Amino acid sequence: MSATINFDNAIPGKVTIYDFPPGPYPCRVQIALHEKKLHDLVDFEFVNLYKGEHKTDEFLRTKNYSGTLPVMEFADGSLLSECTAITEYIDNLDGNPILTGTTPFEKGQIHMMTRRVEFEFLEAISLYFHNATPGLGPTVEKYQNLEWGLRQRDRGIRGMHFLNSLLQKQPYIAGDKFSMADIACIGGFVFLSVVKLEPPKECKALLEWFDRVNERPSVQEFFKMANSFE
Ligand SMILES: N[C@@H](CCC(=O)N[C@@H](CS(=O)(=O)O)C(=O)NCC(=O)O)C(=O)O
Repeated sequence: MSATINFDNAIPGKVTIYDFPPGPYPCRVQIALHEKKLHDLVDFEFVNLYKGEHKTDEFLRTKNYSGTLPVMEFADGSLLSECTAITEYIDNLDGNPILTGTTPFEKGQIHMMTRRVEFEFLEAISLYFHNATPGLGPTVEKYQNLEWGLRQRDRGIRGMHFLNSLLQKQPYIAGDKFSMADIACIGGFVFLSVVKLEPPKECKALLEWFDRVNERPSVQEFFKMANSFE
């Protein structure tokens, strides 16, 4: 299917996302695309993380020096990686809905909370996965540090308690509206299921938040795909 995104301020033409569809970070871009009704306009190219296809010299040289997914490639060969950057690009394509803020302060607040979710939760669980579990397997996980991984797991649990305390006072991660910060936090929950770690039962506000965001069609579309992914 030749997919194009023809928006005035976009780079027109075929857009391809190199992806591991059910993955915790890819879920952020998948959900953002569904929110913006752009998901069907993008082609996805599967990259098998467990075979190390994201770490080949070719991929590192031509797609993403950092060797991570997702990567967005445009018709002219331009590339975007880093979920925060890709979802910001997607959000700027049109004004409905705005997920990265409408005022300078709101934009700063959502960016801050997206980074905080990454540092204190999503990235912490990712480092636990790669260091203190078999991760992507011995051919990919060239270096592991068990103690560091376990520390990161504990950091992620502390992060969930922090987010829970926030959500006792506000309905969403960055305030009173659903935003990219919530989508990043959904990525953290996806990683929890990958590492088979339960969110703390006492984090009732966080668990209620997860139920709330799961009511969104964009989130249901992601989990429908992820749960049937072979
Ligand atoms: N900072 C990057 C991290 C992306 C990332 O870690 N992606 C995972 C994909 S997934 O595990 O979420 O599906 C990856 O490429 N992991 C491969 C690796 O770390 O070797 C971003 O925000 O995009």
